[in-house]
Amino acid sequence: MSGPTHDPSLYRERDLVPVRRALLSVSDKRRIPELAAALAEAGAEIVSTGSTAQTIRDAGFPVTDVASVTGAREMLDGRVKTLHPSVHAGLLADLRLEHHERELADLDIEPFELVVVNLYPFAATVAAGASEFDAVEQIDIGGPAMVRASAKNHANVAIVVSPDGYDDIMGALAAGGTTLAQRKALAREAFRHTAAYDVAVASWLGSVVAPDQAADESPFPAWVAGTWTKQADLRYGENSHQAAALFASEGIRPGIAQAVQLHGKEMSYNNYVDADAAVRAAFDFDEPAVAIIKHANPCGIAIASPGASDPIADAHRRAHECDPVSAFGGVIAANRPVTRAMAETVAEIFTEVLVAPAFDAEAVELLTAKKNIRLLTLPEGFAPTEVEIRQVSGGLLMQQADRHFAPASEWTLVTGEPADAATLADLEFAWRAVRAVKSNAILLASGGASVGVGMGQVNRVDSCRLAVERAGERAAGAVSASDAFFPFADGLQMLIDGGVRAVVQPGGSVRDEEVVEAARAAGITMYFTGERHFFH
Ligand SMILES: NC(=O)c1ncn([C@@H]2O[C@H](COP(=O)(O)O)[C@@H](O)[C@H]2O)c1NC=O
Repeated sequence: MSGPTHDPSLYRERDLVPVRRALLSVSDKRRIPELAAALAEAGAEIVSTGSTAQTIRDAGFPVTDVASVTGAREMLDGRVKTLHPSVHAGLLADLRLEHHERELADLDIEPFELVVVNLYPFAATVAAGASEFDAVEQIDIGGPAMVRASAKNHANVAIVVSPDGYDDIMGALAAGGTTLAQRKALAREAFRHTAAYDVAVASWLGSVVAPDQAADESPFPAWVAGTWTKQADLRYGENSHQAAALFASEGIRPGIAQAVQLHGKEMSYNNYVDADAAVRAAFDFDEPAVAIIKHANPCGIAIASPGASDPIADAHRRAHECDPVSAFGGVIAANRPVTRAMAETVAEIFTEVLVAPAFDAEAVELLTAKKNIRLLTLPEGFAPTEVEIRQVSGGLLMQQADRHFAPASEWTLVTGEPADAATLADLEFAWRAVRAVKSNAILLASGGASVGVGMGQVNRVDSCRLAVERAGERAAGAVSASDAFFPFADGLQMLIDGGVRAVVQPGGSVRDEEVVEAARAAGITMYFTGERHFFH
């Protein structure tokens, strides 16, 4: 280990540190004049870089150019401006140590007590679609070096990395300086900030500039990282004895974690899980669609009937009709703005959460009268997840989300009459809807709405039984989708006995012949898709 050995007797106490000299170098110039005014008021000297110095000067406050501290002009298009011992010794000197103080004085270097730096907006530049050249130029080097140096030296220096921290620091200036506790908290924020910055740069390099392998070898990089910021402590987790919290990352597409709550009680852990499943199901459809979720499974899912006067209200009414008993206390997602007509029907049913891209004003007025419902609008830029991540003990599993969908035109008719257009549309609906259902999944549908769902069973026969039972009389004449092949004819036979007239399934069982024979004997239509939609 290099560096001094820790001899406590050499360290003088430093709690309150008055700010005599501050270094300001910011990309985001918001509130800089205000901060400069507070520093001038506190009698602190301000040292600053290029355009930050100009902003301070323009605001009428005295400022020392960093070049006059380093004795060197900005070099190489600004790649080197603060990277100099005269700056970094002033940031890193530990003035609790007498010999650091002496060395600094010998070198004629002044220490800094406050550093205000925010970095080149690398992530925003990349998100805006910048070229590789521009993105590289937005990788801040001098800024993170100052942030890290000051954060390491929090015993002596306060580091502020965001305009959000200016109020606190101005408060500290007015109070005569920063306390050790304040500087430690600022150092924690500073290292989090540079860590997130490095993750953004490293992730971009690994995915865009220099992927670890060709995309056809693996779409996943050899290294992944993320930084997650707590959005909320939740009341509890899945059960009341489990603590829980919601975290979000700036590095991924906005989703349910960024949804804005318009009304209702605090979202619970289970509400988030179900709202996510509901959104996943509803946004799988291009048509106006509604999914009603209970315990991560749809108890109703429907698209609007062609020509419906209020399509989203129609989709909701039909989704609800699938299983009104289970829909009690459900979590609903709509993939279109919620209209007054939809709100009217939702208001009649006890609903935990309703999430949608937007709400008509009249719908909000109507629903906010209900105390128990939570209303969420999806964030701007919301789009269904592309990559799914799941924790397993000791690691993570990652997979591309199940977005690929084989349309009816790619299916193979294996027995029965070719379906007419309406039946084919129903089969396509069922084939899409079934992938929102936990495996083993069987979904019966009629007219673009589920009428019976068998979900999450450990054998397919039970899923078939459940779906038919739930559909009741509606099973007769319905179509059905099975998320994976029928391993035996027994499950299919239950659908046939219930009156199902057409089935879509992946095929691929060693007993396909037996299964197709049962369908043939019953005179029903069966299509193979050639791909399955397991969902666990
Ligand atoms: N190269 C350096 O020595 C250096 N020192 C500070 N910066 C950054 O330059 C920006 C401020 O520059 P200006 O005051 O000229 O707008 C800040 O975002 C700061 O993080 C630098 N730029 C990039 O590395």
